Amino acid sequence: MNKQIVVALDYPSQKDAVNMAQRLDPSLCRVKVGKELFTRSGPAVVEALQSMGFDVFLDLKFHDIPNTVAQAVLAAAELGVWMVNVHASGGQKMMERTVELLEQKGVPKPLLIAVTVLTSMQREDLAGIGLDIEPIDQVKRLALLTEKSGFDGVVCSAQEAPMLRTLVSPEFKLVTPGIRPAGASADDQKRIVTPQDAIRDGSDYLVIGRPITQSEDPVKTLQDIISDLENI
Ligand SMILES: O=C(O)c1cc(=O)[nH]c(=O)n1[C@@H]1O[C@H](COP(=O)(O)O)[C@@H](O)[C@H]1O
Repeated sequence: MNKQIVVALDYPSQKDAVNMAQRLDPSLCRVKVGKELFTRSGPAVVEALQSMGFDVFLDLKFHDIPNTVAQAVLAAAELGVWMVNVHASGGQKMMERTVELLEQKGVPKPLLIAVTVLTSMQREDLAGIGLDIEPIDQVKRLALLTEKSGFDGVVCSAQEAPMLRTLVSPEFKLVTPGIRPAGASADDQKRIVTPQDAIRDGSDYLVIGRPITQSEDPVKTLQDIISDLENI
């Protein structure tokens, strides 16, 4: 089992997150701890999920000066997380300093991932922050920068996966949120793709939150998605 699904535990408390995790199976999926949960519960929630056997993606999307981001990622590595992310728009020096510090400290390295263009954004949102560019072109630019900086992969929409697969090395990880099974509500996501299409198009990991966590039967929804993926 390749464990391609990362369930986003976007909950307001450790209790809620652990309740959901208890219904999931660490041999079938991984879990993500994001800003809301971490700001409320801190490292304790990461440790609780790890003690249940889950690989944890710590999604704090760091974006700051090189030293600050490198030290924050080091703290995440020392927590033993499986994956951690920064914003690629923090730039090459920020990412290179992070890789360098982890090497100097000799800690086991999590997968280092950089967010390109958030899956909630489309062309008009980029225009609003002064970027007169299609999301796919900005994703391409930031993914190449990320690879050059020594990181392991990017967060992007699976809509951009076919394009990226022709440009980056086969080992470079494509982590794709904005996943919506056919008929599911898009919520605040804009660049959405179904689970099967995302894998067919070259995603390595699918980050899925509300379609699973707000489903009437989260475990069945997760199992249905996994069986769809096994039938590709
Ligand atoms: O880095 C992320 O995980 C992330 C990047 C991105 O571009 N879009 C995005 O939705 N995410 C996260 O992925 C999860 C998606 O959740 P749902 O929209 O509920 O499936 C949320 O926890 C987001 O914070």
